[in-house]
Amino acid sequence: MSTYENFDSAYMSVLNDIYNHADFFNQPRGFQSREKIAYHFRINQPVQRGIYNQKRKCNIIFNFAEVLWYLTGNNRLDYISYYNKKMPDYSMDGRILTGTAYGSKLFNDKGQQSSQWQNVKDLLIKDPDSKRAVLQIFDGSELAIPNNLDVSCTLGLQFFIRDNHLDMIAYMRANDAFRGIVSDVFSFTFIQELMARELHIPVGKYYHSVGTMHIYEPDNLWVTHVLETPNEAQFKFPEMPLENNWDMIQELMAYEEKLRKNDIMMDWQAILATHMAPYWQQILALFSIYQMIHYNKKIDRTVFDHLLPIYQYFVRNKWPKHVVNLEVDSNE
Ligand SMILES: O=c1ccn([C@H]2C[C@H](O)[C@@H](COP(=O)(O)O)O2)c(=O)[nH]1
Repeated sequence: MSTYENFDSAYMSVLNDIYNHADFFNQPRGFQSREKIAYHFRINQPVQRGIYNQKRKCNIIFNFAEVLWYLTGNNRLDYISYYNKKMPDYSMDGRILTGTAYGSKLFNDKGQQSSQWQNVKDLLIKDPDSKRAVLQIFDGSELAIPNNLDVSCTLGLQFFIRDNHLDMIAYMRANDAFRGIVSDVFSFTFIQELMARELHIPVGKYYHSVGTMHIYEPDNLWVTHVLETPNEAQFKFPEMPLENNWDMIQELMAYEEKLRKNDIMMDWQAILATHMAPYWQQILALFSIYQMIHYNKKIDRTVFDHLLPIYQYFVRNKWPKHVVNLEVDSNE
């Protein structure tokens, strides 16, 4: 199996493999694409989930927003469409997402006694060698819905405690090797890291196992630009605190909602005054910056200056005009 140290090198290699060595050219649901089937790789350091290619311009704020959306068990479109305006295309009723809203399947107890997350965690505590620790996502009934716009691409996530490390396998029926993979591997490795924290064991290896790995034809030109661009930036992705993170996640998401609804603004002092660890304060700072971008306000320099260099890089690379304005203003 192809093995990579981090997601950045995996992404570039997989993209090149699918783009230049596709086995099939076809049109599933009418969308022209190229693909390989039965595609698998391993990442040795799953916490290193950043994609730094300058031309790819990854939206790290969407990536955090999406995985936190999962963790809160939420399936509401208004939350996620604030971070990505394409999301309404996948909603059947304009109100919720069904297939893509993995969180409501994993972290919401839905009237049962406990969520899938809790069940898997309890199982691993009781039987660390278990081969049953599966979070199930795809549901056969999704195919019975006529013209379903949003069928889960992920079948499930399986955890293994082996050599006292937490390994995880993500199984996907289909994965877009240019777009979807960026947010999926980000979210899944984040979920892996969170489970490792809950179990108080180190993060192990991440395995990505996909039925069809493909690239859509309209993305071809952009893909070639990304493949031609050498990766110059490299950062170490921050690690989640070793303590129990759930209270801080809840606090973060309470602020997130107020920022998204434009009910509050937060400068660096306000962010520092929260009770969260610096790791979560950094994500709150990213949400605060996104609010300024979304509502067309000037980015608060105190917030930008206190971001870790890795997050400054992502914001500058994705929204250069907003950051240029900030730098011009600061020189006045
Ligand atoms: O988490 C996700 C959700 C969707 N997709 C991509 C895979 C497919 O290209 C497309 C879904 O289209 P169908 O396979 O349902 O036709 O979205 C992903 O890569 N990851």
